[in-house]
Amino acid sequence: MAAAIDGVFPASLQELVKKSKVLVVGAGGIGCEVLKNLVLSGFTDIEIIDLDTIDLSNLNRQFLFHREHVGKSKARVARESALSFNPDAKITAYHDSVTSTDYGVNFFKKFDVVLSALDNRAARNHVNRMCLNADVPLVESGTSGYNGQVELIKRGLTQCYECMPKEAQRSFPGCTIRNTPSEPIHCIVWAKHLFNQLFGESQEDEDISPDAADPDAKDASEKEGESTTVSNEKDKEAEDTANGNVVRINTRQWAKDCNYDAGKLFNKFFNEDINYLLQMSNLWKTRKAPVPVQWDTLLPEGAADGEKEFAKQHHKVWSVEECAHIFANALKELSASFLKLEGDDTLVWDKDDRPAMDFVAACANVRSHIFNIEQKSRFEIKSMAGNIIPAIATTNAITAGISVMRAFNVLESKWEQCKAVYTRLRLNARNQILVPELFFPKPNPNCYVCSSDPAIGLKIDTKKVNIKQLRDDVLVKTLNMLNPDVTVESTGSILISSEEGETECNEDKLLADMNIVDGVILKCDDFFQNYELSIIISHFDSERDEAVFEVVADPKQLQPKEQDKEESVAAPEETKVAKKRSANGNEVAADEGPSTSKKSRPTIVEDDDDDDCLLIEDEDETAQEEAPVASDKLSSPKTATKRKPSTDVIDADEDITEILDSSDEEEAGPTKCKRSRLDEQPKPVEIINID
Ligand SMILES: Nc1ncnc2c1ncn2[C@@H]1O[C@H](COP(=O)(O)OP(=O)(O)OP(=O)(O)O)[C@@H](O)[C@H]1O
Ligand SMILES: [Zn+2]
Repeated sequence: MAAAIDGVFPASLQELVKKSKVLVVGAGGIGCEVLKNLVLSGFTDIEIIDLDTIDLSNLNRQFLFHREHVGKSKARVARESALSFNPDAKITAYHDSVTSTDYGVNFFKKFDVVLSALDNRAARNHVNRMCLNADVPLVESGTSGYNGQVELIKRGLTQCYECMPKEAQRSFPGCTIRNTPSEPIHCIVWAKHLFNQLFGESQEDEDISPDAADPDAKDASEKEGESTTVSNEKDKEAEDTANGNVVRINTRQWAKDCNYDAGKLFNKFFNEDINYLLQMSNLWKTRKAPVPVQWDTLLPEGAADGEKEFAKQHHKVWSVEECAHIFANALKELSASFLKLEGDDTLVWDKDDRPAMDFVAACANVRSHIFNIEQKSRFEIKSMAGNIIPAIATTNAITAGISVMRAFNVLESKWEQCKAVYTRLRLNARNQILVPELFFPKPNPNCYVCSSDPAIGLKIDTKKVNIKQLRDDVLVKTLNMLNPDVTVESTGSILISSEEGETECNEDKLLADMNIVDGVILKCDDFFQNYELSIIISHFDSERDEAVFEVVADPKQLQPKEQDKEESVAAPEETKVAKKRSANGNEVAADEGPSTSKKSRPTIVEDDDDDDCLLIEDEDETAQEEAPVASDKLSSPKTATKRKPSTDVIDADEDITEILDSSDEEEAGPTKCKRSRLDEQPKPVEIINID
């Protein structure tokens, strides 16, 4: 091993390497390379954690894994393979999520340095917080195609992973997805929602049925009178019934009751629902009306049975008949897997799961056909649905190499040499492919994670969001807390408790009804992450299909209203809050009360991974489409079941080449990242990625 060979490393570094304990988080494309490099450099005390199993599609770039390992734990197999380089090394493997409470601050404190090689924002945020708390230097790395990045995160010295706000996610209004798709991505998102409605963790805002409350469906005169119509409960009920809510709520049960009869389901989604949409005639005054399709005319009885050759042709655009056939077969497999699950367990959509991907590709294309939208091959749909930027083994290897060199610098406390490094495809004006940062960006004093008194502003529709949504959607999904306690700053009353059985009774109450209104400050405390955060509430009345909340990282951006400005001059902070609360509280009581209208958040293109592509404009590459950036929704291991990886033969789309030529790169169109400027130093810490 390098550390044992005199002359390779200075003696002092050799010693440091031998006695250091390091943690590798993630055993994917970068993680495998990092582990191999660590072992070959002479590290002998390594722990590695990864929650996933090896997929066939990993083999082209994750060289610690081979065909016989498919389906096995990545962390364990990586350990076994790495041990073959140095059987004397002590490597501990955890097949687990790093966000599990088994790996708390004390676990992190054991290490001299942590090397993170993750693929999603939620896990990165968590590791960032843990390392800040444990005061352990973190070498954070990511790649996206040909772009790579390695940066050091060290408490007090550098920016943390969450110091700078991340790029907003591209989202689509719910009405577009449900009623008026006009691009292939709209149909793909709809198909992923359909998968979740039938088999996955179904979200209320992922409804796939026609939405009769679409403002576009109303006449201008109706639109004017909208507010009175909505507040009229009777009308609302009628509207709910008319727009199919009753059926919608029971889609999963209905499908089960039908024994997942392919014809019945197909006709419901692609004929009856489309006919329903056609009745909303205003929608089609300026748009081309959809044309429903009928199962029997596409697939006469029995025609759906058996595997067909075209199902394996992933670069071909399937005909609508072929899609119907694939729909039927995928439905059969998915429903069989779903029925085997216990309790509330659900399937998790995974681009690498053949039937799950087949289902989405087929449904998306049938819907595209109906709406006269260009249909796509399964390969293209997989790329868009998974928001995949092809992983390049070489970029991973370079990035992992830099990561481990940064770990050396950390051990030697050579902080000045730990500036971020960016890997680029082409030489910049300084003839660099590896572009180092010129300086350490200073920690953001307003960072809601690493500043001394972290606070954020939260613009939220307090009349529509309930306490459960505040916890699940804002605190957990958006702010990546695990199990927060929340108190109201001015009164000290507990709004959300991490202890079971204490505050469940609050869950269905709207924020406004709990007097969580404009100006209220909430104190959140995530004990496990050792993370405290103040949230300053700013109420707004959300429009239909507008997001019902928005996190504003810098609270100064929240402009108080005119009347509040006067108060804030006159009164100290606490009085101001109390005054605003009572004023707004009364207003709410006298107002129309809790809204029952079903407003949902806009749909976000989602994927489990590869999602937090934060991009720097590249002036040299103008024609690139923006990637549909997705949320980093990690499925909960407790309630969601990842289907076993398929053991199919490697097909064309799994065979992502190690190095793509430029034409391949262009084809990656909608899933591509904009690259950073090649002729300049990169902007400080703007990309934070990905493999
Ligand atoms: N919370 C987590 N805890 C532990 N490991 C995680 C967590 N989240 C993601 N990972 C792991 O991080 C690794 C990232 O590696 P990589 O980006 O190469 O992903 P991949 O799933 O192997 O490949 P791809 O997404 O391209 O198919 C994955 O192995 C993934 O399982
Ligand atoms: Zn920070």
